[in-house]
Amino acid sequence: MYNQINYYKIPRDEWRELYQEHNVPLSAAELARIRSLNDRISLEDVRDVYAPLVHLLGIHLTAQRELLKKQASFLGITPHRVPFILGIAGSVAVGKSTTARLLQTLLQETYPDKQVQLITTDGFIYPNKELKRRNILHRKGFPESYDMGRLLTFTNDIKNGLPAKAPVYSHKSYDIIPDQYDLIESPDILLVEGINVLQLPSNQQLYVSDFFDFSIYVDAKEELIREWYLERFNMLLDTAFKDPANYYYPYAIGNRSEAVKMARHVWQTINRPNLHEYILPTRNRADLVLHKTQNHLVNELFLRKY
Ligand SMILES: Nc1ncnc2c1ncn2[C@@H]1O[C@H](COP(=O)(O)OP(=O)(O)OP(=O)(O)O)[C@@H](O)[C@H]1O
Ligand SMILES: CC(C)(CO)[C@@H](O)C(=O)NCCC(=O)O
Repeated sequence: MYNQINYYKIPRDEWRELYQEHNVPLSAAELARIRSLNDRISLEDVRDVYAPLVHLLGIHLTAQRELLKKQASFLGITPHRVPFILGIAGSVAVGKSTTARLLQTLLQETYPDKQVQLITTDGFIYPNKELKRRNILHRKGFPESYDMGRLLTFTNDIKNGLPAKAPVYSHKSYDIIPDQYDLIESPDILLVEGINVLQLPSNQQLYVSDFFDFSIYVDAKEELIREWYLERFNMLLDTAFKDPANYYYPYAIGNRSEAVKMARHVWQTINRPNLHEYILPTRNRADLVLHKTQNHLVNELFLRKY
């Protein structure tokens, strides 16, 4: 598949056995919350893949706190509370936001006393007006379409315990929502999800991932991701026809096969090249690669050895 020297390749069957308590049944309320994220999420995946993953994240969380405590004691200072940041990368439509929301729910259930928050880097894409001004509207999602300086400042502020505002992107309006922000205020755990979280921003000295305590790359064969992209496009059209303000409204009320043809073209000319040129090359930087097959089922995991 790719150079695995740095990774343990762990088939799903082995992975589920690594955490002996995987049979612990989730409560009805937990299941209902998970179902509400996406009614097609496989609960087997939750038990076999995500429960052990939350356990592994718990190990990293404890290790991070121990290290900070020991370093503070070395310096003779009181340890600061430093948020644990988890990055989630992967292609457009591979399922990053679904994975991130699922992990947020599971981490919150596991650590009820901790504040677990989530942002997506979609909010750091320049508004369409600015993309047009720069003549890069057709490059949405490519590195130059993000205000990476702003994303770095945001992550730096969070790590330093300062409140920070994340702008919000809407798939429905296909644009940044003006004057709307997610306020992130001293979380214990912050999940940062986006196609670009493992990229080195141009004109910057820092990776956003320098602030991460753990990172996950959600992976799948391109043909499957394209299918998921087109499925999501059809779902967007199914809801868009009721709302003339929706970006997809004209496509929703028009000829469906023409609309799907357009989506295929967008995949072929924008999201596919972005995947090959800028997203896939960051896979080797992740601490864990979550590999999915048909129906989003996870079949293999690659865990970084060191
Ligand atoms: N585990 C899963 N089970 C079932 N369906 C899923 C799962 N993960 C994602 N999907 C579906 O796949 C499609 C893409 O998922 P999602 O929107 O989470 O992707 P994404 O990587 O966040 O995309 P983008 O970068 O464009 O925001 C959606 O239609 C979503 O409902
Ligand atoms: C917002 C991003 C870049 C990432 O989520 C993506 O969903 C997107 O809009 N890509 C641009 C091409 C398109 O799919 O319309």
